[in-house]
Amino acid sequence: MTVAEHEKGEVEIGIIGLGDMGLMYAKRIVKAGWKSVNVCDLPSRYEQLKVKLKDSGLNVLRDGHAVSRKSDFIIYSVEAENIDKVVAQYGPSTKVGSIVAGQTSVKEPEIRAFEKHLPEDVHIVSCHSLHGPTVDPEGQPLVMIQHRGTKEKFQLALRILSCLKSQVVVLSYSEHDRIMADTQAVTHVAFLSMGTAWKTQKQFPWETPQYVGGIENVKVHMALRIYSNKWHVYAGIAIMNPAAKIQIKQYSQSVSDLFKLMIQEKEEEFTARAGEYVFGKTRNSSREQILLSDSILDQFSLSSVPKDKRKPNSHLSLLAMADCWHSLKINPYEHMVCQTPLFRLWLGITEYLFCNSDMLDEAIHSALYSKDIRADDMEFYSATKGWAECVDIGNMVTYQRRFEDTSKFFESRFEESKKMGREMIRVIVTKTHK
Ligand SMILES: NC(=O)C1=CN([C@@H]2O[C@H](COP(=O)(O)OP(=O)(O)OC[C@H]3O[C@@H](n4cnc5c(N)ncnc54)[C@H](OP(=O)(O)O)[C@@H]3O)[C@@H](O)[C@H]2O)C=CC1
Ligand SMILES: O=C(O)C(=O)Cc1ccc(O)cc1
Repeated sequence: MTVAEHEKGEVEIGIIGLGDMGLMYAKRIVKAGWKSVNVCDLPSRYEQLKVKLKDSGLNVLRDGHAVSRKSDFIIYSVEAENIDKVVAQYGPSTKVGSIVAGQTSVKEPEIRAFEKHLPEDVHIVSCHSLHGPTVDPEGQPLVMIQHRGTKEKFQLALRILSCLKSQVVVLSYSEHDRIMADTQAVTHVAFLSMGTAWKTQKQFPWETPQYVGGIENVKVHMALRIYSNKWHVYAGIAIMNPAAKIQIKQYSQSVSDLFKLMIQEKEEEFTARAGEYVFGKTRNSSREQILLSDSILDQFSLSSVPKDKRKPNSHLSLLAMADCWHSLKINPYEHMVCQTPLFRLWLGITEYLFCNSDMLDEAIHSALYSKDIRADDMEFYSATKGWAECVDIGNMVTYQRRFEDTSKFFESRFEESKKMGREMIRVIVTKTHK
């Protein structure tokens, strides 16, 4: 027996929270040959899970106490909102000398909960896979945080999670949260706002000539992808990460500033604000470009409107993104090591607009002079204000209400859009530069 095989037989792995991410991890760890993988969800789900997972190779236990007492590497994969409560409950049962990790998308509350509730004699090494449960983890970023613990324990955690074949990025928890605020949080607010604006207008974008083809397909599928997922993931990212509030506030301010210039038709000022910082001076530098292609993106359409019937779009959401990056002096390319699929697509379509001068001129012209698009932009402006305010106040229930309200409107197309969105992500990950 090799040393690696011996280790896989000896070390017990635990997962608390068997939702989408917890189950994806558990299955991959078992598949990689680790012999004891102890899992649980809420005690109320114990009987049902035992039946559902009887042939999975997973060791289903009643609760987090049972998992914590037996396991040498424990991952909490619960809602960010619940992390403090769950660690308070099961943390004191953690086995002496074991390693504790979390999968929540925001690390400050998670680390705070670990420091507060875990015994002194356990190690804290956390993780975060920067993709959803249906994306192949191979090659995707996996953030690893060696917070409190020896090098040996950190190496063990890395060996266990190497079964994901992800690209490991080692960060501190505060670096993680700052980068995630710059990448994920603001991206989600832009897509959420598009959804809210479409819903408010009772308009399916695929029936509208402004949202046909190319980069419009990214807007539609990624907005629907978010709305078809669980609200708590996005609420946690936006509300529980203090750095995210600053980003989101600025994004909403940029939308507001640009919208005011648009309705006043202040062409010179409006044009001057559009994108020099991110895509101008650095355009010829050696930074990696995403290089989306219109022909790739055209394949993914829900629309029956022919492309030659499309009308120009102002792309206020993208112009404002560049303006926001400029205002906060953020170079989004510096965060590419921590890209999520959505952030990659978001930066990709913003780059696409700013690096195609004809398209940019057309967008600026329609932003200033097309009355057709003005109603949409007005709703988009209101939607970003609403989302930014909701995040600033920090009320999870209001977030949930806003989210589910819009989600219902799009429900009938989730199935179809999800398939295309998944394929779109697969294609952009393999066909564009990495
Ligand atoms: N979905 C995604 O794309 C990603 C999510 N994440 C993060 O991973 C974490 C999990 O997300 P995800 O799997 O999507 O969400 P899910 O809602 O699918 O999973 C969370 C699970 O934790 C369970 N749970 C809650 N309290 C307890 C408890 N006391 N004991 C045991 N189980 C409990 C929940 O049970 P119940 O539902 O019955 O309440 C649920 O099954 C979140 O923090 C999220 O931010 C990270 C990367 C990507
Ligand atoms: O790509 C995105 O931004 C997603 O929406 C998927 C996602 C959600 C939560 C995470 O913590 C990481 C990735």
